[in-house]
Amino acid sequence: MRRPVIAGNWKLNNNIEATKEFLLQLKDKIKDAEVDAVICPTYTSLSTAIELLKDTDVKVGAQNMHWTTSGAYTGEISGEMLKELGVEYVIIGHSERRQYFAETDETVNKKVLKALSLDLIPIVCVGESLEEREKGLQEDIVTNQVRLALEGVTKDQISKVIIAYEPIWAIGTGKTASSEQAEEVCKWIRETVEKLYTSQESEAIRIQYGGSVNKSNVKELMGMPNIDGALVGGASLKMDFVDLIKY
Ligand SMILES: O=C(CO)COP(=O)(O)O
Repeated sequence: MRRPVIAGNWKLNNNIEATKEFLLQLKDKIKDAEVDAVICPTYTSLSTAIELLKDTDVKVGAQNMHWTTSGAYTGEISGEMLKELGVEYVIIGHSERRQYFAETDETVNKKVLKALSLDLIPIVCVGESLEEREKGLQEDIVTNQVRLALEGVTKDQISKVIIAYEPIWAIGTGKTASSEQAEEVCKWIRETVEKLYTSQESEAIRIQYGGSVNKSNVKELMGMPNIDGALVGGASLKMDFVDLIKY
């Protein structure tokens, strides 16, 4: 049985003060969650989040990292620096990073390999644009992104990876993929993992859906056989996140 993983991607929201206020409230409401719950705040709020959540089951993730340890990379943060803080998860290749910050399948792959080498759990984001879906290209686009992201990931490492299917047209738009649409792509992702490894690895890997997940659609999405969690943007900024964790 795969344990569901619900992660909140706060994107560029919540300063330290707002992080404190939110997590102090959240903390009391999330005891005995039956899922792995993760909050991914901005870099500047990571320490605050780790400190506040240290006696809870909620883990903390970063939203990005660089693939080298140190060097002349102005503005970047390394995986080692995240580890030093106590971060356990890291989102890699979010579509907003691919779109606005020139993230490519190649840099995604480098980051995934680096995260795994440090024992950080990578949440690898894949997903097609509206234009690509309208042309019926979603299977090719997504399976290709998965293949490239996992290049060089060993059989022993693959079960630590989480893949998040986030169709770009469903992010922040209020337009969720139907649970059938989400399931179809998550199934293709699992089949791709099976082709790259074996059925044992594909059965073990956790695949999330992301894109306008909220408390009214989470249960149905999570009921689909190949969906093992959610990567949540907007709804993770509200106390509704508690309902998502306890769907
Ligand atoms: O991008 C997302 C999570 O990474 C999804 O964002 P929304 O839940 O706001 O659509």
